[in-house]
Amino acid sequence: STLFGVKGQSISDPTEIQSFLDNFNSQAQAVFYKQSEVSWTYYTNITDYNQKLMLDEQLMSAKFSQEAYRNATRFNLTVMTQEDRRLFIKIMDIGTAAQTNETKLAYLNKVQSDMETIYSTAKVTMPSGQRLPLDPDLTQLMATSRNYDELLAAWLGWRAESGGKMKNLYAEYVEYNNEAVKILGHADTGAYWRSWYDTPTFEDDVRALFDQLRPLYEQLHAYARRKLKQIYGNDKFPSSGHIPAHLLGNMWAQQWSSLIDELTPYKGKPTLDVTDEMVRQNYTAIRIFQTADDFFKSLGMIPMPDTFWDKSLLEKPQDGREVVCHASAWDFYNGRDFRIKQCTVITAEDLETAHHEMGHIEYFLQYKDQPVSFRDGANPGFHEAVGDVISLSVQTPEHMHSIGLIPTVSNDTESDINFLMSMALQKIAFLPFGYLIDQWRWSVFRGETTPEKYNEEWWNLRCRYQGISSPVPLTSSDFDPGAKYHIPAGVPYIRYFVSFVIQFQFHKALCDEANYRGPLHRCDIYNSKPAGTLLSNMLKLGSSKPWPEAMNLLTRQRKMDAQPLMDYFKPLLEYLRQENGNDYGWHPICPTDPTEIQEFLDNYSS
Ligand SMILES: C[C@H](N[C@H](C(=O)O)[C@@H]1CCCN1C(=O)[C@@H](N)CC(=O)O)C(=O)N1CCC[C@H]1C(=O)O
Ligand SMILES: [Zn+2]
Repeated sequence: STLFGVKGQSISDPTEIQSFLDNFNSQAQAVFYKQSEVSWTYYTNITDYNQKLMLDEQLMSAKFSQEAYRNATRFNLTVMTQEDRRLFIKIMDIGTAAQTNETKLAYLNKVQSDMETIYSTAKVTMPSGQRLPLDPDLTQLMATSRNYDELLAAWLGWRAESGGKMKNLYAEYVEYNNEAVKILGHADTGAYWRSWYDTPTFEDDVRALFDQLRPLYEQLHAYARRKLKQIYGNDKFPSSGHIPAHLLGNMWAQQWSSLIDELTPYKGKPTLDVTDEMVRQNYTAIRIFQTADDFFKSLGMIPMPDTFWDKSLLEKPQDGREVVCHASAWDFYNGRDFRIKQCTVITAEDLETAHHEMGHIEYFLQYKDQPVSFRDGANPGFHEAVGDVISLSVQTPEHMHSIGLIPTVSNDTESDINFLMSMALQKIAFLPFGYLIDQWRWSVFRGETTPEKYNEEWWNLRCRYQGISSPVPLTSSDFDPGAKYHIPAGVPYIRYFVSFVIQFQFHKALCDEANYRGPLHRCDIYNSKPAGTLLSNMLKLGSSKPWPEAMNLLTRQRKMDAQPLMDYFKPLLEYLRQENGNDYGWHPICPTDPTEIQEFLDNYSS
């Protein structure tokens, strides 16, 4: 059987159109609710039995989507209202569920789930003999150890136990995923994912944004490299200018906040890392989420409902259950049930993650009365930006002081630079990482990067854009992309790069609405009802309007624009330029043998 079936007559009758949409909406809520519940059961208790229940449900849900697609194609879209046409187009955007060959679809879903299970249950046997999971142990080790060899053992072990175990599975996932989306007419999976931005120049737009922001990153990279050389010794650093990938305080070197104490420009000021104070005040996971909830309430936005507090999983279970610890936010599509799953630890980083996840829940709540097909972000980047925008206010020294997590607020120039540095380690460090993941995946889905080149191309991008290199020679059996959750989980990533740009546009717009007058990086919109109303009005749209309209409603202009981010960090860029002088940059090619690097050195130092 094929998806398209017989081409029915094209229905134009408005009553029939409306009853189809009403029917779909109520059926879809029931089907998606069931799928969410069964998935939740698996994600919070990884067993073969629960995986089978989830995979069976995914096939049921796919059949529902195929049926909805077939029925939707019988309608004449040209006579509809713009809104109804938009709904039909989204109802027909069924993704891999277009695969009507049940054996192939079942296999694709199984491979995807098996890769995510490998990632979520992987453990590393350390030299001490201890077997450590990523959450919380290896994450904590990468953040706190300053021992080169210990960090290397954790980093090597994690790659081997995660990515190293799924290389062949990934190649099959790519093949089956591409075959499924081609049925809908997409060129490949990357083209399908980019179609959600509904912007023909999207790839060029994000490249232009990345090129605009590279100088900021280059300066931060040079500064961090110099400080890390003082800690680990120059001999640990390749003369190509790259930073070894395991020294940045994070398993993927994607954010460097754990290095704040070593990288703070002006010592002797109160620390900006609130982790110790949170522990001293006996913060609990619940209190972390109440702090986030309190901020949304202060803006007059929608508080977390009772079901959220009853049904979320906010700490790693201690009963021996295996869970997917990677934090996530869940919409159960019944307008009442919304949950977060997070193996929360008491750190500044998890306070930030809690705001990120709660931002998703707030978006779910704001658009819960939209038709199901409009219960999405204006584009995926919008969904990633909501929590982070709130967190930009929360992390200001003023706000951290007001909630008792830092003793004093000193806003002399030096303290200001220290604060901007702490924010840059979170936001600027991330930019090349947020950009390169889907550069790699898009090239894989296009067939430009074949399985034997997976790992080499991954490191080409890491060396070129992130300026970090592997501390050990690469082998073609490695599959380092698999060491990052979103690759085995099949979750697109460019959304985070988009978010890290637009969240500063949103922050500026909300600070203006709150009548804040000072420098953007010290703005705290806490308690501003006007800011809360403006944000809510944009969130309520869901995906019912093209994202430029949502952008316009909030920021009074229609584009992604890196200027607010550049303005936010302007004082820091000046400081870094002074500090670094000519000592910045790296060879775009990964370090290999010394000779090749020597010629770079000759040119580079001249
Ligand atoms: C920690 C965070 N977990 C994701 C997120 O919250 O986006 C989870 C897992 C994948 C999707 N997801 C969801 O919750 C979705 N259901 C949200 C939605 O509904 O769209 C995450 O992965 N982050 C945060 C910063 C950068 C990135 C990282 O850690 O690399
Ligand atoms: Zn997110």
